[in-house]
Amino acid sequence: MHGAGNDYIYVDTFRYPIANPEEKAIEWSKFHTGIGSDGLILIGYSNKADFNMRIFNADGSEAMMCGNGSRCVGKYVYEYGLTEKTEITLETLSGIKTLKLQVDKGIVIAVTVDMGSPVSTGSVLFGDEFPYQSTQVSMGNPHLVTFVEDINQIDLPEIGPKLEHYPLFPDRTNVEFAQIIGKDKIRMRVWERGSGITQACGTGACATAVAAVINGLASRKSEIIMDGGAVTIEWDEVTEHVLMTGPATKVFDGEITFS
Ligand SMILES: N[C@H](CCC[C@H](N)C(=O)O)C(=O)O
Repeated sequence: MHGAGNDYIYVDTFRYPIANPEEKAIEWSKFHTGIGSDGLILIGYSNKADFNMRIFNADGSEAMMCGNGSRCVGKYVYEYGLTEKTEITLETLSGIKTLKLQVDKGIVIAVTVDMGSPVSTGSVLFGDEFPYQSTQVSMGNPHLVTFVEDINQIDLPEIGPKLEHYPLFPDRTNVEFAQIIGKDKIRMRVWERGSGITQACGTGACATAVAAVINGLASRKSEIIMDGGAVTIEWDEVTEHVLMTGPATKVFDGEITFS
């Protein structure tokens, strides 16, 4: 399944428990020798919410949250009959998220996720090393958002890993470059921690929208346009919660035999 092109392998661990998800995420995410994806997402039991979600990047590292993945989990559990509810709670390592499914003739066509409040924000100056003034935003997972005049000038494969592994970020960071292309319209590209360039990043879109408000570049509701598609983000003024609305798409079901 994918959310705006950010594709993961989804496993229902009620039926297929995975003992070593870190290794399987690495093995199955490979394009030529595996299935090919940005990582692995496990859907499972929770004693605190309707379901539990764990997300592993393509390098096997486990992340606190995955915005695009959470929308696809909502689609999965509804369409595969694990629930009949269209408002679902999902336990993640960054807390319990609430999903509202938009269903049309039994198919989930979009999902709104309450991503909670930004955990922290901050400004980063790199001095002579990089000509950037960036904004750090944690959505449970770390993001570094840099607004530029022309996003097409950014060599993401070159600068992405340098910033991901920058010493200032002991847990590494997801890296977003963004350009304001209209009123409350933001073009964003992402180098993800643990996966590299992806077509979209849900938590990264939230971080970008929050950073745009903090820097006075957009209002509290904006559209984030990424390589693989767009999501709408609303940072509620009263609750401070960030609401993300976007698509969730199934590509195929498959079977893989493994030891
Ligand atoms: N690479 C991220 C996890 C996936 C987040 C992203 N795919 C999303 O949709 O939020 C991290 O290590 O924090």
